Amino acid sequence: MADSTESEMKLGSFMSDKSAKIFVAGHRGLVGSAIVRKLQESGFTNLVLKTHSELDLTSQSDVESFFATEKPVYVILAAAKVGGIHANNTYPADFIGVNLQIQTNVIHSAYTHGVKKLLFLGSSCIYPKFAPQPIPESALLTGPLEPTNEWYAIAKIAGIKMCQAYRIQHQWDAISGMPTNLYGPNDNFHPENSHVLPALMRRFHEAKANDAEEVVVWGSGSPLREFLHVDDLADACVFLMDRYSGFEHVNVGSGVEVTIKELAELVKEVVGFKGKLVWDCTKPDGTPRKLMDSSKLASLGWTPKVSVKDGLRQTYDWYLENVVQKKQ
Ligand SMILES: NC(=O)C1=CN([C@@H]2O[C@H](COP(=O)(O)OP(=O)(O)OC[C@H]3O[C@@H](n4cnc5c(N)ncnc54)[C@H](OP(=O)(O)O)[C@@H]3O)[C@@H](O)[C@H]2O)C=CC1
Ligand SMILES: C[C@H]1O[C@H](OP(=O)(O)OP(=O)(O)OC[C@H]2O[C@@H](n3cnc4c(=O)[nH]c(N)nc43)[C@H](O)[C@@H]2O)[C@@H](O)[C@@H](O)C1=O
Repeated sequence: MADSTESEMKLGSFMSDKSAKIFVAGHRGLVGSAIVRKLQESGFTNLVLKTHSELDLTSQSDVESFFATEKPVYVILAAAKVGGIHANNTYPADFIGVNLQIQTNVIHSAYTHGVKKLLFLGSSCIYPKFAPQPIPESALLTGPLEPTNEWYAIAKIAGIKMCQAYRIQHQWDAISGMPTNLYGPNDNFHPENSHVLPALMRRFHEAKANDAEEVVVWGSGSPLREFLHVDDLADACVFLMDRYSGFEHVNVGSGVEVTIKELAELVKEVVGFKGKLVWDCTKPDGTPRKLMDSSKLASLGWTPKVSVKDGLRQTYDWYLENVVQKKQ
């Protein structure tokens, strides 16, 4: 059953029609903005983009009338309630509720209104806390989740399953990509609710600007995380839209992992902070390790290009130009 519709889907057709109407949901976020840049660079000319205030994707009736009016041909779903370990742990109702609403509304209306293909984005947190490393796609639903983000993970697992169910019942081409931890331009630099990389970049920058002697970093520093630059993810998303029509979700990682302590040292160096690090062990570590096995994507012919060092420098330059200078 699993891949029965795969052969019926026409691979390569996405890149061949640059005037097809594409709805990129969440186009002002980290991922959505990178996907828009990639599509524009690739020559796509007919993107439909709606801000959150123009179209609230949690509203079933608004999403339904949007699809009835616009009738996009392709959909890339990069709108979601997203945040780091603290936000996930503090607002579980939002992380499960908002994400279930957005994805259910968009997936169902996209199918109903004749969208040809949809890409749903999940996250590496869908896998069990103690999954085998590197984590293959087959580890899904084989063990208990990491408690700090299980609500978000359950919503993302439901999204994967919804795409699979519509494929089985309606032979509809809905695919899912599972990115690892991402970073890059347009990230969220909120001091508490963001992910570790933008949080540390901002904290080191502010400490340097204020001549502070130390910076507090959460947890023990021992967890391992895999980081992928968002431009690589955007490239992978376009690749999957064009080259993949399978039942199973696809991991999208860099294969490069560092401990949080190593990451903190790297960000400290890029920012140029000279003080010391202090570890706040009252904060959760989260999952100990989540390196994904991205060999399936590699076997399809895709590999990442941006090194962590280059990516960090580029992101810090972006932060200086677009966040720090705009505040002054
Ligand atoms: N960042 C990461 O490290 C990772 C992200 N991902 C996945 O990638 C996808 C995008 O994440 P990312 O770009 O980081 O998130 P961001 O928070 O940067 O962007 C999310 C976007 O969704 C929009 N959005 C949220 N709620 C609604 C709504 N109700 N109606 C309309 N738009 C809405 C936001 O608009 P507004 O800001 O105006 O609310 C924003 O533009 C998500 O599915 C996430 O799970 C997966 C793995 C890692
Ligand atoms: C992408 C992924 O992101 C989330 O999972 P996570 O990988 O645990 O995310 P994180 O980036 O917030 O933390 C990574 C590690 O870093 C440590 N850490 C140190 N100092 C700071 C700090 O200042 N902020 C944050 N956020 N973390 C810090 C922190 O204690 C942890 O050990 C999911 O909830 C879910 O959203 C998801 O799918």
